[in-house]
Order: sequence, then structure tokens, then C-alpha cells
Amino acid sequence: MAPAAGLMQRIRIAARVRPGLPGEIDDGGIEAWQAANISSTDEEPFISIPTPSSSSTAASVNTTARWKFRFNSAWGPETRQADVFVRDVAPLVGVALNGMTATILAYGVTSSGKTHTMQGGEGELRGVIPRVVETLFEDKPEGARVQLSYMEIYKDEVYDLLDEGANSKGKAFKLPVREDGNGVVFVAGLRRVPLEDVSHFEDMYSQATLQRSVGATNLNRASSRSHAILTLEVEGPGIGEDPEGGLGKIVLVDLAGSENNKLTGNDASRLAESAAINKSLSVLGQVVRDLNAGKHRIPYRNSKLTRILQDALGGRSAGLLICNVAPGLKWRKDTLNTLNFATAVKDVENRVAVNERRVEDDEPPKRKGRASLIPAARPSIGGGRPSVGGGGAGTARGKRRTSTVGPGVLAEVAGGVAKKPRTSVVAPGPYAIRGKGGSGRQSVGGAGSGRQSVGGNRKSIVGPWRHHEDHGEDIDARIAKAVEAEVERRMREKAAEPVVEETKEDLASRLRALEQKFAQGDSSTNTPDVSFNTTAKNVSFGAASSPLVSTKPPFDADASFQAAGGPSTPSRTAPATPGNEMTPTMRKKTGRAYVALARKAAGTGDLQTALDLYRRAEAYVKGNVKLRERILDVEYALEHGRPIVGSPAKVKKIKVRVLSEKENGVSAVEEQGVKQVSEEPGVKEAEESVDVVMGE
Ligand SMILES: Nc1ncnc2c1ncn2[C@@H]1O[C@H](COP(=O)(O)OP(=O)(O)OP(=O)(O)O)[C@@H](O)[C@H]1O
Repeated sequence: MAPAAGLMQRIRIAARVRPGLPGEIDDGGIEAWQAANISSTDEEPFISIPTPSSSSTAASVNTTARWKFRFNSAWGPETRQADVFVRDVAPLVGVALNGMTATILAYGVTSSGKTHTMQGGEGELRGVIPRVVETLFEDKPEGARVQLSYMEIYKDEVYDLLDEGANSKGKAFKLPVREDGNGVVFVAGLRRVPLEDVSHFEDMYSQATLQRSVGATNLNRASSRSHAILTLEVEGPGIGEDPEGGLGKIVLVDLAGSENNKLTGNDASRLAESAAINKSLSVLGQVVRDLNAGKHRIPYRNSKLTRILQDALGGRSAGLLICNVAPGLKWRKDTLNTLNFATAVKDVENRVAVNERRVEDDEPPKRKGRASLIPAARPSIGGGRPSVGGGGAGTARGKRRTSTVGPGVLAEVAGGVAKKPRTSVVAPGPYAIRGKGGSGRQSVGGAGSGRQSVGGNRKSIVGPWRHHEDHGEDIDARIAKAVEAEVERRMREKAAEPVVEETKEDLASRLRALEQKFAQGDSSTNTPDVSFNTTAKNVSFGAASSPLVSTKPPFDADASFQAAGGPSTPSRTAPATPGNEMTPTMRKKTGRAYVALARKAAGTGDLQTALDLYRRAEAYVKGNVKLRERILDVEYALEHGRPIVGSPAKVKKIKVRVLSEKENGVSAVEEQGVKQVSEEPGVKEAEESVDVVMGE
């Protein structure tokens, strides 16, 4: 494997204690300390919190017995928005202007100040997001373009906050999270809107923010119940090292709060939301723990949040976590959890690297905005960590040129503030600041000082973008549309179907039929089998007959499979020139068809056939890291006479009804709900939930 490019860089942590709110008791429970002008001789900034014995009541606080949590910054309640921006955030604008990706996450419990920090209010109270946009426009080189995408993840579904469109039922479109042949994760159909200037952004942002799912809780009347991910891309000449232009990104994440349901007095629907929020945040915690433990497989796939943020967690993005905490002892437990999480994140290392340039001919068209891609790094073969070989921080479709980052100003990174503006586009360090005065300058933080007229930039926005707008929709947009239409059609069909309850015998015979079908070499279906455990018994069955499980792509993959010479009975030799005559899409689909067959073979225990089929698939989808991992797994299993670990089943969640058989043959529903089919990290999520009725 080629040596990985980029520099190892830990995620920086800034902790912020918000002021007390009206009606809150000021018990001075949580304190922040940092030197006014931090130098290497100063004590590291810290947040302190009373130890358990001393904190049972506000009155019993013993300020001498406190735990200290040390971070890169520790901001107290008096802190101005500008202070946080100048010290912690502005250097990351420089990162983007140098052609890299920076991710800033606000973490904390409900009403701890995440939205205040990220979004803020008017004037001096402007938060990180508006200030980043202002600085980007102020500092970007002439001719560089800025684009915006904005999504929310609500109950583990992704929605486009820049898209007001709705489906036939008047509901917002759910966007699928996909992975391209190179393992790059993207959100299919997400809009990417070219921004003309700061006020254009403000219009888009305020409109989009209204769309965000907010609900009233007892804690915070505008408590956000979703994770919001706003991405700014800056692209064009003068960005990064490439004289022809590079691509920088800033990903700004306002995470939903991890609710304490007792305190929020949640009703049933709020509890369901809380469960989804808590789940994604707990997966986030697990990802961090596993990264720190050097685990082989990282469970990015267990939630859409971590999937989408893969690049920020052990990937190739520079990172900043702003952990927000409330000041009072009432929040002590939540605050401890937040500080412990932040302490764990402190140890996560990313390999920060220059993004590869998007080649314009490959740029997805912007028309109707449904073809934008949100990237995450691909996982490496060895560790499940994102690799940095290329493509990880870019779009899935753009061609990439590999590029490395020199050591540059890493020392400045550690200090947190990049002081010198960069004057050359070559040999940058990850946090070097370029442009007019650099982002680290003091004026950034001043009241409205980051604003400037950017009318002159308007003209530079035209050109390639317009050019692409004139082309029709690209393949991703068409696939996304076709998938949406197909899912809707199936949902309608499904809703019209009477529920058929199957007994154990029915299921067993369905499984036998499927096995037989496969044993006869029937390749007419490329649907993988599904197996899972109920709480009481192991029941395994093929899900191919379920109308919603089909993984058949919207276009005719079978046709391309045949065109590739795909055999109905697997042969053990790969085609001599596999897929040379095909388009990339056909190759991908053919590869998928082989993978589906390989899964079936593996499911029957025929590992040799499975291996041959996986290898055959690889001939069509070269460079697919997950597939390579799978091949290595199967090779290992064959060599050591072991079963393969983990089912490669494609379905993750299934709606299940567990029936109990009664003596007279009538079944009664015992349990109902969504079951997790597999926690296996390699398992792909189904695009849809599946109704399966199963018997005991
Ligand atoms: N640093 C601060 N200065 C002044 N007010 C603040 C500060 N931080 C938070 N607040 C206020 O505290 C309240 C809760 O903050 P905010 O809405 O930002 O919390 P949150 O963590 O985003 O909550 P949720 O997860 O529910 O959205 C708001 O009224 C906000 O204006």
C-alpha cells in the first residue's frame, strides 16, 4: 500500500460554560479557567467540577476538591462569541483556504449552548457559522467559489434543509446515505448551492434554519432535536497548493442534545426522538472509544451521523470539538458525561491532508441541486479507519489527484492560533492561514468586522457552475430520483397488501426454497439473505421474497450483469478483460451482482465459491476497500478452516412481529417493533425498513 499522505493531528477541544439562565440557581458549580494570553508556560486551560462527595448539594460545594478537565481552550460564562471564533475557529478557516477539510462540532446536552455557539444571534452575538462565512468571503482568493449544503439528521434519517420540496404525501424527502465504489460515503441528492455573498448566505441560512426540526421541551423552548450539518466548500484558483485550484471545506455540526428524559418531561413522541438522538450520540461515543482503543473495525455504520462524520473522526479532516456545558450543579452528571466524552475525543488523531482537486468535467451538475455529495473518508483495509490515499474528503464522483501535506505550521496548530498569513500557495501546513491578513487576525472577532462587501465576487461565481447547470441531471440525481420513486411505489403496494402472518413452518419452507434456488445456481435475484436472532430463538430465513428488501438498483443491473458475461452458475475463473467494454456504472452494478452471489455462496458455507465470486466482483469494482476486506476475511477463513465472522447481510433494521403459536394454530402477536438485524460494522443499511412477520 502506498504510504498515507497527510499529517497526524489530534482533534482540538474547546470547552465552554454558558452563563446561568433566568431562573437558574447560580451555585458556581462548574468553572472554567484559562490564561488571558496562553503561552507554553501557562497552565493548560481547564474546566473544573466538584468531586462527588462535595457536590451533592449546591451548599456543600467544596471548591478545593474538584476535578480538572484540561482542554485546548476553556471558556467561561463571560466569553464573547468573538473570543471563541478568533482563538479556536478562525485557524480552521485557514485550513479550508489551504485546500483541506475542517470539521467543527458542537457537543453538549440540551440547552448547554450549542446553538448559541454555532448559530448565535445578531451583531456581536453572531456565532461560529456566520463568522466562518464572513471570513471565508473576506479571505478567499479572487475567483474562488463558495458553496453551501445543509442537512439535518432527524431520527436517523437525512433531510436536505435547502430543499423545500416534498413527496406526494407532503413529507420532506429522505436522502439515502451511499457509498461509491471507492468507499467514499455521500448523501445522494443533497443540494449544493453556490453562494454569491454573505447576504445570500444569510437568506439561505435563515430560511433553512426554520426548516430544522425543533420541538418544545420543558428545558428549552427551541430545543433542537436533530443534528444539523452545514458544509461550506471553497473551490477554485488559489485554494490549496494546486495552481489550477483546489477544494477546501468546512463542516459545521450542531449536534442534538443528549436528553435526560426525566428532566425534559418527554411525551411518547419525544421519547422516540430522544432514543434516536441518544443512539446516534452513543454510536459517536463508541466510534471515539474504538478509535482510541485502536480497534480493527470502527462502527461508523451504526448510525448515519457517524457515517457522515467519518472523515472528522479518525479521517482526514482537521477537527475541533466545542463542548458546551451548563454552569449549575443540577447538570453535574450531564456535564461530567460531556467532559468525559471530550476527553476521549482529545485522543482521536486525524490524518489531515490536502483535498484532491475536483476535475470540472466530472463535477456533478447543480441543476435542481439534487446531486451533491457529502464526503467522508473511505476506510482503510487494515483498521477500518478512513484512509487518506485520496478521495476521502472530496466528492464521490470527482477525479482526484493525490497530494500530500508538508509539515508546515503544525507547531502553530498546537498553539491554536496561526499568526502569519501565508503568501505562497506551495508547501502549506494544515493550519497555515492565507489571504488578506489571515483568519487569525484580531479584527475577525470584532463587531461586524468580518463583514465586507463582496459584490465583486458575483462575476466569478459564473463559469463552470453555470456550464454544469446547463447539462442535464447526472447519473446520481437520476438514481436518487428513481430510488425515491421506486420506494414510494413499493410503500404504496405494501400499504395496500394485507398483512400475512407466517408460522415457523412457513418461514422454514421459504428458507428451504431459497436455498434450493441458490443451490441450483439461480442468479435471477441479487437479493442477499438475511439472518438474525429473535430474543428467544435463532431463526434464519431468506428475505428475498419480501417486496421491500430487494436491493436491485433502479436500472437494469441484471442486464449489465449478463452483458458482462456473468454466469448463472459461478465459474472459478474471472473473465479475461472484465468490464472493459462497460461504462463505470455498469461495471459497478456487475460487481454488485457478483457480490450478491458471493454472499449467497458464503451463506451456504461454500467459501471457495464465495471467494471466487468476490474476486470476480473485485475485477469490476477495483479499489473497493470493503470488498478487499471481505476477500481477506474469506481467504483467512478458508486457510484456517474457520467460518467467516459476521454476516454480510445487507439489511440492518427490520420491522418484526413475533408470534406465539397456540395449540389451535392461531397465532397471537407477542411483540412488535423494529429489530436490529446485525451490529456487524460491515453490514450495509437497508434503504428502507422491511415488514417481516415471523413465527416462533
Ligand atoms: N454563551 C452564552 N451566552 C448567553 N446565552 C447563552 C449562551 N449559551 C447559551 N445561551 C442561552 O441558553 C439557552 C440554551 O442555549 P442553546 O439553545 O444554544 O442550547 P443548545 O445546547 O443548542 O440546546 P438544544 O440541544 O436543545 O438545541 C438559549 O437561550 C441561549 O441563548
